[in-house]
This record gives sequence, structure tokens and C-alpha cells, in this order.
Amino acid sequence: MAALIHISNITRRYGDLCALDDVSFELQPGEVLGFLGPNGAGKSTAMQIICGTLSPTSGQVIINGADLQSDPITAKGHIGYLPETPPLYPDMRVDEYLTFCARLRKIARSQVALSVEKTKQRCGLAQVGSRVIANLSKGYKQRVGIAQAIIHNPRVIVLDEPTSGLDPNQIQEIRDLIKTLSQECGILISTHIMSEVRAICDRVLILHQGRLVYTGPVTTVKDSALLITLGQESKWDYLAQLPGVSHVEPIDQQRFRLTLSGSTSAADIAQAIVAHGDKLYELRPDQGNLEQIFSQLTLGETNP
Ligand SMILES: Nc1ncnc2c1ncn2[C@@H]1O[C@H](COP(=O)(O)OP(=O)(O)OP(=O)(O)O)[C@@H](O)[C@H]1O
Repeated sequence: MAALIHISNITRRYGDLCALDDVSFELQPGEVLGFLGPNGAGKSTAMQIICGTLSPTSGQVIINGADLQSDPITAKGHIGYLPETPPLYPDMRVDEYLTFCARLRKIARSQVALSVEKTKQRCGLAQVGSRVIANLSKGYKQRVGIAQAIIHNPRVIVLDEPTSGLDPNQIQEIRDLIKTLSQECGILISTHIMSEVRAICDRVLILHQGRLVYTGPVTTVKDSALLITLGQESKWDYLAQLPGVSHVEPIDQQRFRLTLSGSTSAADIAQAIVAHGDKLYELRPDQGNLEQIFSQLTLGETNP
């Protein structure tokens, strides 16, 4: 399957500062790729380069087969971008604004009304077309921001911290929307929120001081350790003998952290504990794992 984004050896310097240093990665169709890194790691620089608003010092960006440098109009046509601050005109009504965005994206006049309607349906905006953007809640403004990014049906959607500043219900709604959109496109999403990565991303990239220091599937990270709580009278020494358990770390008398090997699943472990005749009160993925990887890889100096 051809990659939707293909980045090879991108470097970007600002004077003496190397904001991106020889970064390469790909985004596949249907994939939600999480872009993580501390402040100053180079995420926004990378996103701007991918969206064609900033040139790399060296390296190549191919978007859905089009070279961003030699064929920028085709390449940019495949991308929808929602910057951290949505580019909204607050005095416009939602319909007016989306019509304006459709025209900017050079959608044929005869198709504009249809594109606006379809996009409103996709983003849950069907009821608010006549509302003035300034009067919408922050969650709805964010939906309008996503709507302008997808009005031309791009294959790639780039979202810069799309849930920042939203309340928990709005966050869930935007995450659901992103999941739905990923069925048709590839999505690159930058965030500082680890639970967001777990909730919606298939794979994660971690940048530190402009270098790519980690790339891997979220599920591997997520499932590689479990936290369990057993009955008070449990003799836990059998845990280390269970198939697929490579390490047992007691947290207190009842709680343990199990490191798993290979493809062992949480269900396998639950079954084995119950089959052993023990009481299992709680079992959950060790969510500290991704945080631990992030901290280990990004400790130390950050770019100003
Ligand atoms: N126009 C610019 N001129 C000079 N330096 C810049 C410019 N833009 C960014 N930088 C520097 O490049 C480095 C990377 O910045 P960038 O904004 O890409 O990081 P980031 O990972 O997006 O950070 P944040 O999470 O804070 O948004 C930082 O050290 C920043 O100060």
C-alpha cells in the first residue's frame, strides 16, 4: 500500500538551531499517527513543512504520491490542516465560512453547496449552519475548524492539538469524529496528552530536540505490562510461572505489575489466574508505560 505521507531525511535549521534533524517517517492510509514531544521538540516545524507552509533546509516530502517541492499545488490539495488555533472568521455564519473555504479550495461553484452540506453532516454541524461562529461553544468551533480542513475531501488530515482547551464531553466528541474520519484518510495528530494517544492513535512518533527518538505501535506499548489486584490471602509466587509473564513486580501485598512477553494478552493472564484458583479483583493495562518511554527518551535539555 502506497504511503499517504512519505518524509525522507527532513532537516530544518533556524540560523544555528537545528529544529529538525534528519527526520524520516511514513503515514499509511487508515492510520492515526500520534506526534509527541516536549515543547520545542520540532512538532510544529514538522507539521508546517508537511503542510507546505515552511520549506525544509533539506529532505523530501511526498504527499499521496505528489512531491511537495516540485508539485506543490497537487500535494497541498491532498492535505487538510487544522492549526492549534483554528483559522475561523468569528463574524461569519458557519454556512458562509464553509462556503468561503470551499471556494478557496477551488471546489466547482456547482458543487459548493453539496460539499458544505456533506461536510456539516460529517462533522455534526447540520443544526448550526446559520449560527454566527463567535457564539458557538469551543467544541463546536473546533468542529468548524475540522470541517474547513476536510471540505475538499483530502486524503491526509493534519491536526495540531485538536482537543486542547475542550471539556471532557467535547474531547470525547472530537475523538469520535477523528476516529470516524480515519476510516477514509490518514491522520497525523500532535498532542501532549498521553491518554489521547492511547484513545485514538495506532502508532506514535516521539521527537526530542529535532530528532525522531521513538516510533512504534501504541498497542505494543499499551499491552506490554498489566497492573493486577489479587485477593488478600493470595500466594502470588506462581505469577512468574504463568506462560507469557516475563517479570513480576509487587507494588504491595495485593497489587502487582506484570511485564508480558510476545503476544500474550490480558485475557490470557486473567484466564490463567482464575484457572489457578486465585481471586482477581482488578486487571488493567499499565498506562504508565507510554509515559515512562516518553520521559526516558525526552529527559534533559529541551530547545528554547
Ligand atoms: N521562526 C522561528 N525562528 C527561530 N526559531 C524557531 C522558529 N520557529 C521555531 N523555532 C525554534 O525551533 C524549535 C522547534 O520549535 P517547534 O515550534 O517546532 O516545537 P514544538 O515541538 O512544536 O513545540 P510546542 O510543543 O511548544 O509547540 C524551538 O527551539 C523553537 O524555538
